Amino acid sequence: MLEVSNLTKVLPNGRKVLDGISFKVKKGEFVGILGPSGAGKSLTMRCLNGLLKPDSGSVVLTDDQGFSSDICQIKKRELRKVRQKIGVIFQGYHLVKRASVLENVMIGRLGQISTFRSLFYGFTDKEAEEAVKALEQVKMDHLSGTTTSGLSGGEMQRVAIARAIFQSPALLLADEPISNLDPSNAKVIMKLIRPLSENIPVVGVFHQPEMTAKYCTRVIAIKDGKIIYDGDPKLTNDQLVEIYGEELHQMEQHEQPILATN
Ligand SMILES: Nc1ncnc2c1ncn2[C@@H]1O[C@H](COP(=O)(O)OP(=O)(O)OP(=O)(O)O)[C@@H](O)[C@H]1O
Repeated sequence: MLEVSNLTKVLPNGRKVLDGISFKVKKGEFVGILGPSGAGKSLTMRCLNGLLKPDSGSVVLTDDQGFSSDICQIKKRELRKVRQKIGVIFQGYHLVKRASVLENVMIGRLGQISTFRSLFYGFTDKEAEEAVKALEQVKMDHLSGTTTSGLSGGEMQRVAIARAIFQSPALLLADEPISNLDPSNAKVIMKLIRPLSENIPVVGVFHQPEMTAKYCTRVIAIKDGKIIYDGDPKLTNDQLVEIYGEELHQMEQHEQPILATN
């Protein structure tokens, strides 16, 4: 369970960029965060994985094994441990280009093994098998020995998802995971992410309301640092206009149709 309470962040110039952000995400939920440019989506995500300390508020992560931690309160050393429980998929994939697909997956657990073992990618046969299974899950096992530099964007994101699966996280964060992909690859990635939420909470930032409507179980919209919508992923035209305002028309020109035509 992820419990975000009253996150507040004020810039030195006095502007409140996060203003009382609160929500809970349970296992079984795939929450898509939407909002116009500069709304506070990335700042919220950075608070969720401990990269940004809010001025006030808490981010409590608990798992089925009894682990519980407020990410906003802990010291750096503990934060490093807690972040091993948080899988992250990025817009830019964050893969090691010269390493093989399989090695990239194994990197997901480097923080969990001793420094000595990690120096030599010292994984056991069982761990290697698990990494291959993660690649099978995203249909990338046939490329496990190749370097990632020649892969397409969709393939790189599939490897990044396998890395997160292998990490066995208690929470998965997806930071604009489909922003660099064409619609058909974006669908593949959403279809791979969605079932992961059966075991852990999944939270992602998206710019594609048509995708969150189809694949997320819930949508949260942030505007001016506040949550202005939290509920059904299928948004009405009026709701989209309220969330995006002027920006909606720019999005319409670049993305698939968002507003219903009837
Ligand atoms: N380090 C910073 N210094 C000053 N202002 C910042 C800083 N980081 C973020 N902001 C401001 O805070 C607001 C929220 O930023 P954030 O990156 O969360 O927006 P966003 O919703 O992710 O937007 P986008 O969709 O364009 O990425 C923006 O107005 C941004 O300019």
